[in-house]
Amino acid sequence: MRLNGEVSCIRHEEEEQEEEAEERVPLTLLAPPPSQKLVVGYALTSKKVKSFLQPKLEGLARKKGIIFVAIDHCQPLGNQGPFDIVLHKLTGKEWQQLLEDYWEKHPEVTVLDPPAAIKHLRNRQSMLQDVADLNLSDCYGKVGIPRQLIITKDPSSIPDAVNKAGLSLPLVVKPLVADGSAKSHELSLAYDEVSLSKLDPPLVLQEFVNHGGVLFKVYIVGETIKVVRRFSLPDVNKCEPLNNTGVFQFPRVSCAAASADDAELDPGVAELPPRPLLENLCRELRHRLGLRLFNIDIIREHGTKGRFYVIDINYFPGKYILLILVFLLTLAIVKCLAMNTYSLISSSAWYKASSKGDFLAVN
Ligand SMILES: O=P(O)(O)O[C@@H]1[C@@H](O)[C@H](OP(=O)(O)O)[C@@H](OP(=O)(O)O)[C@@H](O)[C@H]1OP(=O)(O)O
Ligand SMILES: Nc1ncnc2c1ncn2[C@@H]1O[C@H](COP(=O)(O)OP(=O)(O)O)[C@@H](O)[C@H]1O
Ligand SMILES: [Mg+2]
Ligand SMILES: [Mg+2]
Repeated sequence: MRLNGEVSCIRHEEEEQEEEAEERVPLTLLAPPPSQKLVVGYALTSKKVKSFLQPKLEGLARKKGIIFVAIDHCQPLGNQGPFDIVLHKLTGKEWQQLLEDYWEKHPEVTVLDPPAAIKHLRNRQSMLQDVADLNLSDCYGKVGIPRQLIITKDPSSIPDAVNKAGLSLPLVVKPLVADGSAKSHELSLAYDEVSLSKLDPPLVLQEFVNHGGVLFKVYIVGETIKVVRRFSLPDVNKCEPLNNTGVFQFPRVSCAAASADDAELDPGVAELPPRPLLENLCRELRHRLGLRLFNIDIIREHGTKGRFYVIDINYFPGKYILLILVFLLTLAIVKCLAMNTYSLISSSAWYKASSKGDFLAVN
């Protein structure tokens, strides 16, 4: 289903997801009356339009009464639309201001998601703050964040600061800003103190947590969660860090081509995080972050059963777009119900199907 020329195995993976979602979603139950249209205005980068708004998705949406309309993000939104939902993933103060002005005048419009809530994820420090504050611990496990230090200036002071904070090497070096730019994804691993003074702040220095080379991507779409495995960085030998020196750039290891769902893995590494723990975490984060479309990258400390670390949170990620479509459909139906235009029979059938969890099951 992907159109942006990525390797065929990714296309294959997406097609499988699509079929899987189509099997699970009783889409016939989800059709609002044809007269009722839901207008989704979208403001997305061209990259995101390509990956999200594929013709097949648009066609399916149209059949269900959802129309996608491009927003001119340089013009006031009040002169465009009207929209029922605004779906967006754009950075830039001007856009944020336009959207906020529009929302103030049209609070009835569903904005996915509020700009202020998304902004919270554009800084790798504030991004993880809610996970740290939550300090989740129950009988299924414990979820925290790796020990980390924020460096905003003066690289020469880094070795001292790292010592004072008691962080152990190696450290994952991440740009503080996570704005979706290629630069914001340029991460590296620093093995020795001397090299730390050559880094280029603003940065987050995070302790490397061995996790058996597998990370879990948890996609949250409204109330639904979907978990997949991805290959990640291999473990490092922390007993002999001096065997390695310097700073090593590493590529975007969490990219789509590196699915680990079908790989033969050590069961202790491959086992998905316990579902009740994830449900608890996602429910809390949904409320605390005020977001409905996001994903978290979570790792299990190698050798432990239930010690988890959230290392990254992303807004409106590229996968599971059918989940997003179904979410938009639920919003359409809720709107129809509110307007009393949806028949009781079809709504009760839909609610029965959704509450039974017939579709979009977490696995
Ligand atoms: O940062 P990650 O973990 O690689 O997740 C990315 C990320 O959310 C990325 O957004 P951006 O940071 O480039 O804005 C998503 O790209 P799109 O918005 O173009 O879809 C990726 O889809 C995310 O990867 P994944 O879907 O694997 O979580
Ligand atoms: N603290 C950490 N310990 C071990 N590996 C990490 C840590 N932080 C990041 N990684 C690895 O680096 C990858 C990219 O880091 P991440 O914070 O997710 O940045 P991005 O936003 O670019 O995806 C992760 O998918 C994981 O493989
Ligand atoms: Mg990530
Ligand atoms: Mg990220």
